[in-house]
Amino acid sequence: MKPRALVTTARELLRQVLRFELPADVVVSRYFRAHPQLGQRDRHILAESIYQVVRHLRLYRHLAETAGGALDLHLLALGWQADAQQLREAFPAELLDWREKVLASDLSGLPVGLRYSLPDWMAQALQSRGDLGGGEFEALAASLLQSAPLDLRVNLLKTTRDAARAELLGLGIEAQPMQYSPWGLRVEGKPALNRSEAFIDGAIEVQDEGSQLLALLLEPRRGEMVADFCAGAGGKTLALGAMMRNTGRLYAFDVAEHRLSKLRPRLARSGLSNVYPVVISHERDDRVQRLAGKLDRVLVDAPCTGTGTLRRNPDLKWRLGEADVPKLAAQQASILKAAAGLLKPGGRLVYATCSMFPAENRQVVEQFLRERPDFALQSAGEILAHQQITIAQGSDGHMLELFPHRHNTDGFFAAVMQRSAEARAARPSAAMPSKKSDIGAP
Ligand SMILES: C[S@@+](CC[C@H](N)C(=O)[O-])C[C@H]1O[C@@H](n2cnc3c(N)ncnc32)[C@H](O)[C@@H]1O
Repeated sequence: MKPRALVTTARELLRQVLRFELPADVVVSRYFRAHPQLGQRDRHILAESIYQVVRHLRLYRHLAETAGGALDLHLLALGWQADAQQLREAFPAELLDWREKVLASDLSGLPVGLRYSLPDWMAQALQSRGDLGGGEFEALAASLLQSAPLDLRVNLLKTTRDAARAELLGLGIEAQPMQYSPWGLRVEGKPALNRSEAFIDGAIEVQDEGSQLLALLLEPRRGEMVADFCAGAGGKTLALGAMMRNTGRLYAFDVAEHRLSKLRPRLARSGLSNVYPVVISHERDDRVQRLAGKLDRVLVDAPCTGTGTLRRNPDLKWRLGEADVPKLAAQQASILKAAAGLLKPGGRLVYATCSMFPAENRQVVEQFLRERPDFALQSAGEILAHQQITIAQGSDGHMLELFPHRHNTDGFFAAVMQRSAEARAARPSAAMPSKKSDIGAP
């Protein structure tokens, strides 16, 4: 498509994305499906440019509004992701002069929320954490404006990391072993992998390195009874099933049928037959309660603000409001309480989110531990160290915290808790679930 025509297409797509009625990736992929004539290169320029505008939206709006004229055209001129020649052909010369001037201007005097395109409430919530001082908040805010790397998990049931790496290299795709995850490969650039044999055969799956580490924290063993309580499309379920060497039973619960249905083709590719996807109506569903006290390990990858994934989903920051945080925290507490009821005495519970807000993380865990004295916090750092994984600046006490600017992973939080082996004898406290079956008491 001619560069000017591509800009016209981009304006139409940007208008749809900026309504923020649906996630940006959903809007973009629907648009591409509805416009099959768009070539691979045009799709790439469109998607990258739209995402760049969404990432920097607050700053770009501020700059564009001071320029006057068509706002969307100015936003796109600022965010356009193409080579110099394409850029020259795409926009009028005076717009490009303006672009060059404002992008080179000194923005350091602008308030941080504006400079790093964060809503003020979000910037304040991160700044008020207290452990991101000494310029670290700005390093984090800047890292959230980058695009995330393409991370893969190698399915050790099908191949080895070295063999998968060599296979990718044969396709001209460079991938490096990850710093932390023993199964991880980080790919150079963003090649389309879903038509590669390695992907079709289930030898590789796309999964952020931080997400892989959460499976390692649960450490499920062969033959165990395990649940991935909020399995979604099953990124972590697949890693857990492979750790169990396709033995035992792994329940994949979720309330969203459409998410769980995305797990099925991934399961078919992975070769796993130990996974049982179960759609539940809510966390206290009978299908959950039937398993009370029977499981060895439970992962709760709770629904959250997703602020740790802003590099991948920059539209989230414009779709979330401050009031979402306490609402999610209440939901997280309820899910954690119900999921804990599944564990046998001595069983392991991992509570995780991809949020960077303590209200969804540490505070949920601390409240839970106050209500359930039969659970004790374990050191996430030690559990990983036993698996030869050391993460500098990765812990908040016993809890794990990963940040894009420190670890080049998505932002993740995880707490590992163990139910006391003597839990059967423990008297339920007033805050514990009242039904015996909820806590697996005999
Ligand atoms: C952070 S996502 C999970 C991502 C997934 N574990 C992965 O690795 O791809 C949280 C999930 O929790 C699910 N969820 C929300 N409320 C729930 C509930 N009450 N019980 C179980 N799952 C729930 C959502 O549908 C969503 O799929």
